[in-house]
Amino acid sequence: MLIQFDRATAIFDGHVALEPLTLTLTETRIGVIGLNGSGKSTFARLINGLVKPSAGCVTLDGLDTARDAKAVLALTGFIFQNPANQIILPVVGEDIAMGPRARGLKGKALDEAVGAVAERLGIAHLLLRRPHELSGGELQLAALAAVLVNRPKLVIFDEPTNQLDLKNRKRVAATIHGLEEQALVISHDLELIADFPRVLVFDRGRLAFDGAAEDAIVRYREIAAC
Ligand SMILES: Nc1ncnc2c1ncn2[C@@H]1O[C@H](COP(=O)(O)OP(=O)(O)OP(=O)(O)O)[C@@H](O)[C@H]1O
Repeated sequence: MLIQFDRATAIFDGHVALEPLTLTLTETRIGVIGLNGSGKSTFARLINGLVKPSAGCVTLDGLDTARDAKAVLALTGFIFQNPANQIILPVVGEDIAMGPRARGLKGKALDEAVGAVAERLGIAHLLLRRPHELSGGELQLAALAAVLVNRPKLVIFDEPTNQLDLKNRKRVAATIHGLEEQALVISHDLELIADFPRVLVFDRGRLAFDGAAEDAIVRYREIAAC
């Protein structure tokens, strides 16, 4: 999908969270790194329309995130920092079914859609479980299933391996690497984005670097050392 920022900026109560930004993204894997408060989440939320630009515009395949908000939301899925807050129904399978059910799917077709996405992510055995019974890694995958079942073109992950142990981190990382959908990943886990073709580094609300992962990590380390 073609993601375009045209002098888009985000200002909250007079504080500039993101300075005017113009850029085009088409890569299937896009990493976003930077120190706390540098504007990464704001940047990601501008893409799916959760934050509307204070000036300028953001478009996805030509759809304006402010004007065409509903269509933009249908194109994108967002996995928040704490996926436990994202799973709202008491049973995992019911939560995954919520999106397709709202679109009118029912009966066998609904069960098949839920079953297929659960199989794809290796969590079919968790469908009858309650979210509080899941590990952090399983929660990430359940939240991802509830997003993928809606067939987004782009999935945005906000620090998906935060708080995961090494085993779950590897499992979630392998899942992200294997996705057929386009993925934009905000992460402090540099290993996760180390082979991404494009990585953006934010520093105090400004895009400080835009390029290959290896060079982006060098730039990020420089910023962190200041
Ligand atoms: N809705 C909001 N209202 C007011 N200020 C906000 C809002 N969202 C973000 N900010 C501010 O904008 C700045 C950038 O925040 P943002 O969450 O985008 O940073 P981040 O790089 O994602 O940080 P972290 O790594 O800690 O998650 C911060 O100073 C933050 O306090």
